[in-house]
Amino acid sequence: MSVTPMNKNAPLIEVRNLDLHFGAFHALKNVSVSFDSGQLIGLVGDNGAGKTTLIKVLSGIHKPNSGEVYFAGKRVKEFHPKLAIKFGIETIQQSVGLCDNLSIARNFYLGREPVKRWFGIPFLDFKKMRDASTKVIRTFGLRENVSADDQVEMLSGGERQSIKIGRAVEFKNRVVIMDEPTNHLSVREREHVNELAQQLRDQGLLVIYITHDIHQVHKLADRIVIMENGEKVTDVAKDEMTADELEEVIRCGGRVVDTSKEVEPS
Ligand SMILES: Nc1ncnc2c1ncn2[C@@H]1O[C@H](COP(=O)(O)OP(=O)(O)OP(=O)(O)O)[C@@H](O)[C@H]1O
Repeated sequence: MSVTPMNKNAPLIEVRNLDLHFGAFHALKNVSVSFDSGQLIGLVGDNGAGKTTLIKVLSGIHKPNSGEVYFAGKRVKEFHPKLAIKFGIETIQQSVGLCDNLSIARNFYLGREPVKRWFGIPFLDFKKMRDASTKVIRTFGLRENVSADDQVEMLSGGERQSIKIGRAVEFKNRVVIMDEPTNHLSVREREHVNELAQQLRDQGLLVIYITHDIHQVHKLADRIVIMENGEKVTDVAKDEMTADELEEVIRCGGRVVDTSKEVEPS
């Protein structure tokens, strides 16, 4: 479900001075960042940098201790997953989001099952579910012999990701957050998922792509945001820095190293 834009000139998502504590642990430190539609953002950083915590705030799972969050210019006051879904934010994670023992068609509409009425009595609209998911199976290049009635457990990792991405498109989401979407995928499947991420961006969605692999995301992204130890340490257009330079930033814990001043050992 999508929501009518509230302020067309405002960034699609903006956070200002976000702080979040888990008990004594300071997980997000004064994070400010904004994201626009039609961008593919690489959100990168080492383990524990705060990437997932940040997107959990945007998905309404964590409430920040202080700071402000705006969706299309409107301040978010309550943090609840339903609110994020209403705004059109879909998070795609490797390990969650699909029920193995249900068909592809049922998974496609999970939590949004269409209903038709016969003499006022509601029934699940299996035909609608089957037709829409068959379209996605074909559009997103799943194997020819896969059918909408097959259980999800028979799909490969890449095909599962395709179903989740197709769902995000079908339900007209505005934001797709992909958390390590290519972990454990084959080279070909990885390429396929990355192509889909770019297609979403080309259709005008905001794609936030979380990964450890700066080289992979540098090829796809328009912008790279690096987090380190709960802080945003770098926020650059892709063309401003090479993947090697950004890797160096991550290796040095967020400090930009001025290599021009390095002296050759004598
Ligand atoms: N619910 C929680 N309770 C306590 N600490 C948490 C909780 N969630 C995350 N943390 C801590 O917050 C820090 C940031 O975690 P987060 O998952 O955001 O990192 P990340 O950048 O996504 O790392 P990774 O790439 O390893 O997933 C970590 O030190 C983590 O242990």
